[in-house]
Amino acid sequence: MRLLTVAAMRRVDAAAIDGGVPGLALMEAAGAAVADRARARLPAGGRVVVLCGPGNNGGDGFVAARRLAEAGYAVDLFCLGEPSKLTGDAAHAAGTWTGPVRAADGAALPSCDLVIDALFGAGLSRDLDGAARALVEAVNAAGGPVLAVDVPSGVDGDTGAVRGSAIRAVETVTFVTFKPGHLLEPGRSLCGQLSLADIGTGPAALEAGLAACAPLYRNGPELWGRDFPRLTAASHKYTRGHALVLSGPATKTGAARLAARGALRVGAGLVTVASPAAAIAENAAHLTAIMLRPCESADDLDDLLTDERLNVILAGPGLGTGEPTRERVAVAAAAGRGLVLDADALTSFAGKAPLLAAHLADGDARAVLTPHAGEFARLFDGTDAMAEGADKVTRSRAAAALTGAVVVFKGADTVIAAPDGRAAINDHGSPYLGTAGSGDVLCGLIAGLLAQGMEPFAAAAAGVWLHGDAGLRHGPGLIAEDIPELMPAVLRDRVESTRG
Ligand SMILES: NC(=O)C1=CN([C@@H]2O[C@H](COP(=O)(O)OP(=O)(O)OC[C@H]3O[C@@H](n4cnc5c(N)ncnc54)[C@H](O)[C@@H]3O)[C@@H](O)[C@H]2O)[C@@H](O)CC1
Ligand SMILES: [K+]
Repeated sequence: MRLLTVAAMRRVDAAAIDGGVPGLALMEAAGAAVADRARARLPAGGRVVVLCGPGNNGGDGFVAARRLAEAGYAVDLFCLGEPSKLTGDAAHAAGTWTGPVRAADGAALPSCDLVIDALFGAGLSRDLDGAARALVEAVNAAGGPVLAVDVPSGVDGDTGAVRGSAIRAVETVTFVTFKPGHLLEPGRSLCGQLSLADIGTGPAALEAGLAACAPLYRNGPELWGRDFPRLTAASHKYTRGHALVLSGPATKTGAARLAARGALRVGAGLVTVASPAAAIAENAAHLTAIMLRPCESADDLDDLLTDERLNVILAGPGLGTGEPTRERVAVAAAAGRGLVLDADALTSFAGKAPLLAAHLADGDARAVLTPHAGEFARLFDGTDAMAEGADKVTRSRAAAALTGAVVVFKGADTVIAAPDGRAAINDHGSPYLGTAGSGDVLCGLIAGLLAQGMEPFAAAAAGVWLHGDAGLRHGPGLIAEDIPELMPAVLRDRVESTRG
């Protein structure tokens, strides 16, 4: 699913109105969708408090309030600011509300079954303060369920950032498509369940919105399913790619093995772990289908790469930081194969992002970098490309443009960005994935997909999603070793069944 920025969503609304759909009809449809979701959460005849703000988000609230009152619910409506100052469609919607309008400024809210938050949506233009902030904090302190209209008030629709203070909702109803702030943290967590309503803007208006912003997607099989490796009767292990995983020394081999198992389980035909000779026995004690080769240095790696069938190199987990790792990365990048760099391979270039970029450009590698927040900051903060205070999507895109690699900026809201500006936000995952070695498996999954010929952006997005799916289906007690073992079920249920 494509996501639209706040500005692009305005473009959709404007194009729909230009195309003959009255703005009031859009507001009526938006308010009706909110009322429907409220009814799903309310007991029959239940009590609802509707909080309306000074713009069209408030207008949606007035429509929802009217519809709920008509349906027999007890509705208390509070308006932030003077109702007489409402303009346009919002003023019209307020005019159709026949119940009392109470002042929200400083009011004690009655107890209720549900609060509808229609204070601020796409028009949030500054941090909440004064009466607005006090109201938001009072609603959160009361702790009852809140249904947010468009976005939880105080959440920035483009970045997911909290502007001063923000509503914590159990559900957010939004319109047409999601915005980045619905999927980026902390916005994602504050939204609660996400619901999407069609308000009749139509396909032409949507096209106008899509043309008004760079391609940004919610990560899912519809983004990469068509590119997912497909076996034919003629497939064999050499057509399914051969991934080479660089292992650390004898005391640091586990991370490479986790990555290697991820690559094999996701379908790579062959996987080899290359380690210092002293670590081979350790690796051999734990691996069976995965092959082992000695590799002490960048020169050894160069020799290994004379085997043209090694089409992907994965470097970083457990490798150690410093010059020897930088040399191996240089050799791996120059080989012009698929390349996944994680952990120590990234930290070895802390403050040296241009050097890494030069290596990657050297071999025109099909490269994917998988930093977590700390690795990302060490690598990219302070570079000219990184605007201070920018959101995660902007930062990821800048890092991808700088390095020419696909960047997987990991976290609860992992962002995948390509050098050509495509980006995706992943919200298909679980906090149980935050466990030792989980990231090693992720980069192995990506390497295994690259080995099978997926292009780097698709391989990265698919790897992140499959990893997330494993986390969702296992839950408590998940350890990194479980993730590769879950792949057969994940692939069968989620990929094979969805692509027909
Ligand atoms: N035709 C459209 O544009 C449609 C818009 N819809 C709704 O309209 C919303 C956008 O409406 P608006 O553009 O009027 O914007 P909002 O209703 O989100 O808010 C704008 C108002 O809030 C004030 N404001 C902004 N930040 C503030 C802050 N921190 N503290 C105090 N006041 C602040 C602004 O001065 C302005 O008066 C959407 O989120 C959606 O809910 C829907 O009705 C569907 C159709
Ligand atoms: K809102």
